[in-house]
Order: sequence, then structure tokens, then C-alpha cells
Amino acid sequence: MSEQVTLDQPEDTAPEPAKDGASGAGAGGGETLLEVSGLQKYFPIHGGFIVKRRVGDVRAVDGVDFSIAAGESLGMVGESGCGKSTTGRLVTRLLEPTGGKITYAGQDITHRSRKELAPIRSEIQMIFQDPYASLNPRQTVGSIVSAPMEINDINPSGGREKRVRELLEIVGLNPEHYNRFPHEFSGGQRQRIGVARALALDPKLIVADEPVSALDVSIQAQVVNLLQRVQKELGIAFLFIAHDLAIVRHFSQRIAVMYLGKIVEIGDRASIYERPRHPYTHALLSAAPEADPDDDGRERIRLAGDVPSPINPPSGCRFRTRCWKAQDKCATEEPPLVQIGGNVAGHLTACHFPEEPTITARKEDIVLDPALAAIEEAAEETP
Ligand SMILES: Nc1ncnc2c1ncn2[C@@H]1O[C@H](COP(=O)(O)OP(=O)(O)OP(=O)(O)O)[C@@H](O)[C@H]1O
Repeated sequence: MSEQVTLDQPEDTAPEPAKDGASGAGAGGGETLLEVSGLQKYFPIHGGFIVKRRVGDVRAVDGVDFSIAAGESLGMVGESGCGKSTTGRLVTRLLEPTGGKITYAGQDITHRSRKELAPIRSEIQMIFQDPYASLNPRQTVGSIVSAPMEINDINPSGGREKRVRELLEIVGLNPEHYNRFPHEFSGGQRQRIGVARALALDPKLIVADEPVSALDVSIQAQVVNLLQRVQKELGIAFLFIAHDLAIVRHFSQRIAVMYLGKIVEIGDRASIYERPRHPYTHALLSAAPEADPDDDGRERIRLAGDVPSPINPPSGCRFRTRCWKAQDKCATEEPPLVQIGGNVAGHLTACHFPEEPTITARKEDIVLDPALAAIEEAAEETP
């Protein structure tokens, strides 16, 4: 999808990764802005016709630890349904956590009420995936972008309209389009309106949930470059959620890889892309468009089969049912997310049998799904 995307070269001007992973997930070198520990979100499942009772839970997020330094961008990747969006919504407190702790700028905000959150509401903003659904079609761009100022009763010097015009200019839109409606803009322009709205209150942290995946490939790079500029020039920290590793690579100083409600690997960009240790990270990287086995000799791993149900996740390591390295221990002992031998400080991996820290080729393809392997074998045998 993203092979046509050309992005500005990533500059390493942002905070360096931490030299220790003491917090359990590695932190950016700067002052910690957001700290998440043991975060859980279980969605109850109710059954029964007459008397509704709780029959189980969707364990969307199941014990997640990470932190984000001021001005740093943490990328969060993983297949659909692994809990990325839920994590983003927990951080912005659009959802109430089931367990764990969220600390923002030194304050515990885990269970704060709407009213109690008011003082920091403006500092944490969200950019949504769908620029069509997230903008009210009946409002002008001016009222959409100024709404956060109105809701929070903020009156910038020079007035709200002047500020909105400035914001439109920052995101690359014509300030004269203040009175236009969303349908008069293209998808990329609408996402720029979403970015302008998120910037209206001078946020310190933006959670961007798949901000470009609904856009045309040709437009994706422009919006990513805009976000990158915003992050660098305005010093805003980002939790950048995407399934596309190529996009995250250019945007994030650190990357967290999620699988079935858990972080399985986290580290600085170079560690994750050049020295990944978790088999799942290897699989995701090999599936990325950049990983052309003919070009760079990378292994090709077909991550076949679906992610198991988060209602009843596999025991021990959750990836074991799709992992080519799984052994008995993986079913009985959950591997902790720690700095394993060979990893640099801050690069943490949750695996009993990690891969070599390399992305060079294996001798043969790995097929993760035994059923698929059997089908392929049968096909080969059939003349
Ligand atoms: N309100 C809800 N009620 C019940 N289950 C939910 C709810 N929201 C999310 N889930 C479930 O939680 C799990 C994680 O969903 P989530 O949207 O966080 O994943 P994701 O990694 O962001 O995937 P995607 O990229 O498809 O959005 C999924 O199994 C999803 O079906």
C-alpha cells in the first residue's frame, strides 16, 4: 500500500531513546509526559435471553506498559484487532480503563471524571482515522476548528477567527476557506482540518489513530509529512497508531509492536527495524512493502491465519499458535517484556526463544500456519 509513499527523510532531532528500560517499556530520553503501566481494557460480553449476565470479556488491552517523553513520537503497530485503537482511546480517556494506571505530566488520570479531567483535556488531543466521519458536514471549517476553543472557553489574543486562520495556514490550507464546508475539500484536506482542530488548544500530546489509512496513497505522505513537521516544530508528543510499518518508521523515534492486547516488543527505531528479536516483529517486517526479498535478501514470512480471539487468548505466549519457534514452555509461561541478551538499553522483547538480531535472509520461507503448509505441500505433490 505504501510503496508509492515518499516521505521526508527522518531526522533524528527528537529525544534519544532511553538508556534503560527500567519503567518496563523504555522511555524517551526527555522528561516523561505519559506513563502507562499494566493498562487493561476488558469489554464485557453478556449472554442470556431474559436475565442478562456477564459470560466473558473481550480482553482488548491486557497489561500494557509504555511511556512517551515530551516531544517524542511513539509508533504503535500490529494487526487489526490487537488493541491499538483501544489503547489510544484509553490514553485520551475516551474509555474508562479496567485496570492499570495512566500518569500524565505526573498526575494519575486513570479514573478521573470528565470534570476532573478538564484542566488537562486541552493538552491531550486525538486525530481520527476517517476524515469524512470525524468532521460535522453542517459546520464550516471555521466553526469546526474553533470548537475546541469555544468548549474550553479559550479566547486567544486577536480573537478565535484570527487563530483559526493561523492554524489553517500551519496545516497548509488557505485561510480564506474559513467559511467553506467539509464536502468542499478532498480527503487529504479534510484530514488537515482535523489536524488544525487538534492543534487549536496547543496540545502537548496527540494520539493519532491510523491518521492516513483512509487516504489515497498519493496523499498519505503529505499528511504524514505535515504531522512530522508539527511534531518537530511545535514539540508535540505523539502516539502514532498504524498497521503500516513503513509509515511508522518515518514518523516515530520509538516503536511498540502489539499482539493480541499486549506489547511484544518495544524499542528505538533502529532496534525494531534492524535488530528485531520477536518473531512477530520479524513477520510484520517481512510483510512490509519495503522488505523485498529480491532486493535486500530479507526473509519472507507469511503470517497466515487470523489473530486468535481476545475473548480466550492462548495461554503463555499469545503468539505461540502462529509462531514457528514455539516450544512447550511457550504454552505454560508468559514471557515477560524485558531487555534480553543482545538488546540495547530500552529495547525490550517478550519472547522465550527470540530471533537473532538481524533482518538478513533465512534459507527458506517460513510458513506460520501448519494448515496452510499442508495445503501447499499437497498442491506441490499434485502433478
Ligand atoms: N466497544 C467494544 N466492545 C466490545 N469489543 C470491542 C469494543 N471495541 C473494541 N473491541 C474489541 O477489542 C479488540 C481490539 O480492538 P481495537 O479496535 O482496539 O484493535 P485495533 O488494533 O485498533 O484494530 P483496528 O486497526 O482494526 O481498529 C477487538 O477484538 C475488538 O473487536
